Amino acid sequence: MAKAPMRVAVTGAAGQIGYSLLFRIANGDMLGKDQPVILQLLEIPDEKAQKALKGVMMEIDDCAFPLLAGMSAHSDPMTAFKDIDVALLVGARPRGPGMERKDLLEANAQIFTVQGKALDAVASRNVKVLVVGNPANTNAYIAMKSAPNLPAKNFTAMLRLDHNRALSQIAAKTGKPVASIEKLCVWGNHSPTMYADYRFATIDGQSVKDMINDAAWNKDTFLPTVGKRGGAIIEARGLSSAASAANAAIDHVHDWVLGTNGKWTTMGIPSDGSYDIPEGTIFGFPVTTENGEYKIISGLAIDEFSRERINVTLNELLEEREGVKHLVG
Ligand SMILES: NC(=O)c1ccc[n+]([C@@H]2O[C@H](COP(=O)([O-])OP(=O)(O)OC[C@H]3O[C@@H](n4cnc5c(N)ncnc54)[C@H](O)[C@@H]3O)[C@@H](O)[C@H]2O)c1
Ligand SMILES: O=C(O)C[C@H](O)C(=O)O
Repeated sequence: MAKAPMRVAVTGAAGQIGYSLLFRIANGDMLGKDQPVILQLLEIPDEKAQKALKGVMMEIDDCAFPLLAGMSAHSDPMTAFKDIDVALLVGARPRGPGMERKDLLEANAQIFTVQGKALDAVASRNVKVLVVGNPANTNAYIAMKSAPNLPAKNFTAMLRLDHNRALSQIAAKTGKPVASIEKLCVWGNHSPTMYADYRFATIDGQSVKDMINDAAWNKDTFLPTVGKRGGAIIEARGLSSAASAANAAIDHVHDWVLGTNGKWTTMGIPSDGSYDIPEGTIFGFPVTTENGEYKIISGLAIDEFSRERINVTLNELLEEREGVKHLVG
């Protein structure tokens, strides 16, 4: 029997990331090749944005996706989020050259109080929320706090792009395929302070740390390359990453819904107090997923260097949280 369609809301649907994301969702890349979807697309109530959204929807129509069971355009989150199973909160201002992600805090924070409240009011009680719009961790925190009637665990932030960037750097360094790398993770904030950690990673059962055996490369090349990759792309393209961000969003939700079969991935999730990260902080953790639930990998040894790095990214998040205190009550 055919599966019932899942309702997926995407905000900022006429933006750069939206343009790389919607077609792949409708093609079954995110929820599975046997899972029909209904797209509920939100853009700002602005004539130009709504017109651009209509244009994107015309193109989606023209793909005649067999899994697309419906599609609607919205300018109000209260209708866009009605009964949704998945929310991809992309719509927010991106940073330009010379800006840091926290510079976006003021500009974007308000969006996530409004959208958190709308999710609280009208989304499925099991809605899975992924915040992509920057600063993603703090925006996810704001949305979570603005939706007190939804389980906090439903709110996540995207660190998968950082995870994928780290995978690709390690593949290049070791000369091994990306698919052979396991047990990699990225701790903390989606910002240059994030801590990409390959101490536990393996390739064909062998320790990646031993294979690389170069602490200076880790500190001086790997961590800055992964941490500053978003900025490097803005510098090169004049625009922030879009197709790779959309790809990471697809990976994140795919794995959350369909499971990782015991493999590690990274998700920004509300801390349960693990690794001394204060409860409720939206933090990148190593997780596995099964039956639509994620689980933090527990019991990992945190050495002095790692604790320092984790504290730096945690402190930045706590500062960001302080900056939006007035919005979350
Ligand atoms: N977490 C990550 O890894 C990651 C990666 C790349 C980009 N981003 C972030 O994703 C966001 C979107 O990037 P983009 O390149 O698609 O930007 P963009 O400017 O091309 O598109 C953003 C779209 O969002 C819309 N929008 C703004 N406010 C909205 C609201 N309240 N409701 C609905 N739609 C709204 C805008 O009209 C625009 O069409 C940015 O904040 C960017 O920094 C995050
Ligand atoms: O860095 C940015 O501002 C965009 C995005 O978060 C990225 O990591 O590419």
